[in-house]
Amino acid sequence: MSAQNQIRRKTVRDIAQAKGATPIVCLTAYDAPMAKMMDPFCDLILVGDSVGMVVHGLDSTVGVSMEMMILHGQAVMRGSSQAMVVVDMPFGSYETNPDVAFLNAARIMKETGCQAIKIESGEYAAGAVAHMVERGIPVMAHVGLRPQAVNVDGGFRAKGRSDIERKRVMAEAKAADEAGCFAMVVEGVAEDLAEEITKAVSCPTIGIGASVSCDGQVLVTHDMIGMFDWTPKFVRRYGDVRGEIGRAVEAYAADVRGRRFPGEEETYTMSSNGKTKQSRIAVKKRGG
Ligand SMILES: Nc1nc(=O)c2c([nH]1)NC[C@@H]1CN(c3ccc(C(=O)N[C@@H](CCC(=O)O)C(=O)O)cc3)CN21
Ligand SMILES: CC(C)C(=O)C(=O)O
Ligand SMILES: [Mg+2]
Repeated sequence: MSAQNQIRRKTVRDIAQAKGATPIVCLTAYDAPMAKMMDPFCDLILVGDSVGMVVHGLDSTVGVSMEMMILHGQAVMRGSSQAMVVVDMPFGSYETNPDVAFLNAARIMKETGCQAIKIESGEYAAGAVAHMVERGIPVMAHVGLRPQAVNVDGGFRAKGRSDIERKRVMAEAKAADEAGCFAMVVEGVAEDLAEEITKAVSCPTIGIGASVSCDGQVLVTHDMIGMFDWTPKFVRRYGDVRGEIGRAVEAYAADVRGRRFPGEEETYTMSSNGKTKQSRIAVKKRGG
């Protein structure tokens, strides 16, 4: 097998080449079975630190740890096979200086096998982006609304509603692009700013609440399948998984309380030849 063939997943090159050509499809995943279901349809799977909110019940992503990101990253890698997998670096793991960022990013890559990491990149982070890319770590940037800055902003607030803010977001985007990020998430900005950024940078922009003008889209999967109770305005619901789970659990509870579950077909019984009823059914189905 040639070295080329060993790279079976989509790579940074596939993502980069999509700019201005084909919209990039990205969603979040946090566990193996979800990753497996999503993998055939996604170019890129993001193990987002949103896991802290949608899976662990935190109010924000600030409390997410390296250990959480690594465990979820490992699970997503096991469940996926063709999408590129990117893991979010948690708050506090990359901001101190480029060396700390590199060490933590390298740990995430070694322990999960993911192909790249993502950091919420204020203009200050350009040094860390360049430092990591030069040393072999592909970096996805994340500009605009940066959820890890929720305590500075006083909430999750869309960006670019004032002139100063627009300039700041554009500066963040250009700094990360020039530092060598292979793609960037643009979150929570108005369409004209998203369009300006997409035109100004050489890497693909992947929008969330950032209009159709970006080179790709990402959503938190739990939001778009209807599995999370609170969702921002930019989410479109493609499913009602919460309703589905609620209906299933309600029906199960009613069956248990009414002694309708388990039924005969879900019960093991000892037969005269020592075989269970279940195993006889299994043999019959196999044509034995
Ligand atoms: N489940 C989930 N989905 C997400 O999309 C998501 C997370 N979690 N966690 C991290 C961030 C936070 N996100 C959000 C959340 C809310 C708004 C929002 O509704 N902003 C309003 C104002 C809200 C306010 O004033 O409090 C806005 O108009 O900017 C935007 C992005 C996106 N990210
Ligand atoms: C929604 C995306 C961009 C994210 O950063 C996350 O899920 O944590
Ligand atoms: Mg994130």
